[in-house]
Amino acid sequence: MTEGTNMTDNESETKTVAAEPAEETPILKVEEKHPDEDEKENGGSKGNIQEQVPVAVDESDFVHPEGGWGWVVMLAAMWCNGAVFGIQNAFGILFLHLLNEFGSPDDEDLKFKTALVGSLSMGMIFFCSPIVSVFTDILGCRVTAVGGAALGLVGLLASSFVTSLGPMYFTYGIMFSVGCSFAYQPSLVILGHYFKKRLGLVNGIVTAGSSAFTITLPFVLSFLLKRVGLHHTMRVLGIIMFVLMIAGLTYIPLLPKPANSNQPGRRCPPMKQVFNVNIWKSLGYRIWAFGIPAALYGYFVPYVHLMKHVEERFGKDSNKEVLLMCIGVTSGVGRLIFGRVADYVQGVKKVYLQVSSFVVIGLMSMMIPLCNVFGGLIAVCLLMGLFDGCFICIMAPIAFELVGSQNVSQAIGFLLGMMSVPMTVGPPIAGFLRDRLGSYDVAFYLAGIPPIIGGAVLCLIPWVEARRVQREEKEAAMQQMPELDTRGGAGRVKTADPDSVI
Ligand SMILES: N[C@@H](Cc1ccc(O)cc1)C(=O)O
Repeated sequence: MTEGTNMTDNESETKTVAAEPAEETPILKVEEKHPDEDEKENGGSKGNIQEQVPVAVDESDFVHPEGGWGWVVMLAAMWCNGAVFGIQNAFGILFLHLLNEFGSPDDEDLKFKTALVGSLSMGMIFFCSPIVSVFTDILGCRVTAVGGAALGLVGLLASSFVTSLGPMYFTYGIMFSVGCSFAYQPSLVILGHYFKKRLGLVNGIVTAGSSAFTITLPFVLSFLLKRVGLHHTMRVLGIIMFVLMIAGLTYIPLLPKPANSNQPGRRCPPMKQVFNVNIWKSLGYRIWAFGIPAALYGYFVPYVHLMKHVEERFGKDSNKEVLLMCIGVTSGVGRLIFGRVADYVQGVKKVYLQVSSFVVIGLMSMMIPLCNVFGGLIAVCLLMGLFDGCFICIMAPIAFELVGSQNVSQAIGFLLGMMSVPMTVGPPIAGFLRDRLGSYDVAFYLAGIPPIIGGAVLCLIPWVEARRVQREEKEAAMQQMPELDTRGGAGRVKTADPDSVI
């Protein structure tokens, strides 16, 4: 993720707040801390000191290896990113074969039902993400990742014996994807154990894994499906998951697990750690957490339906895999370019990059039915991929701006959970429209609308944040001039506070 990229950084920052007992690891120190100050920054308590709580040292005290075994971990995480999202992105190819093998021609809802297999699978990866964070905290990265990959492997193998759509919802739509979700998140967290200074670079390389798989897997899948059929192809995909299990074994942790998950008799972190209410205090975050999912109802539609649309428009033998390849290439390039560009865009104005991404993605989706020459579709996919890369790589930096580093992993975790709804709902609706209307045209036109609406909603964020900053500056100024209060001047300022209307 992709956005996980930066999430890694921030997850690790959050994790250093609480840690195992000091004697177990040399990178810990004991700090005097009030028990109620769990959520504050290290060393925040100066008054009533009631107990000694061991906390991990700041990241500045822990020297990240910045390489060594970390490079192996990086390659493993890259494989993970590629395996998980490469397979999802190439679902359009599987979709064609599911329609042929499991569908009966007189089923009126065939595309709706078949699309649901892929969208459920994509949605579950995001839906599980808040739960997986908790498991990663409790069990550690390695166990969670290897267990997840094993479940994903079993899900794929089970799918390879299935002969109708019904069981496929469970084996591919749930088992496989829940496994992927459990394998994926630790791969982001573990990078923060090995890298700090090079985390940007390492994240870039790791997320390129998804692009590399999206470029190659459609060709491999098409070849296999033609040669050995759907069932054996699923088993070959199982090899990718098996390698993913091995990859998970390389996640040797360096930073300690959060203290609360290690206290005797306590199996789960406290509720306030699981549901961090701080993130909701930011109006900007609330708008973001609503706007992004709203924008994504059409997001997964091309990944599922574009291949079928191309077959219908340009014939069965058209070189449709090239289109996914184009999305993969420019999405990779987009992540690199916009990752850099974002560093030059100040604060919350980064949201405008995401807004532009959504507008372009929406327009490109609407252009799909208008392309009567294949070259047009290639151009559409190149642009779509470029701005897909932008939207993804800018996610964590924006979360960081809106809620601060202490809350960022929760903020992203919750957002990913919310994203599961549009990811799951969009493609079956598009399938339903195709079933009823006989062509994909309306489905693609409609898929372009949510990103534009979502983008418009996001435009509120910089404005809301500017008012918040203004208000905070005024409050700070008032605190510095208490005498104004007694003369009533501050009162006037207060009533004129622009944020009082928000
Ligand atoms: N197509 C995206 C899928 C994705 C979307 C959003 C995410 O946060 C993560 C992944 C990719 O390949 O990376």
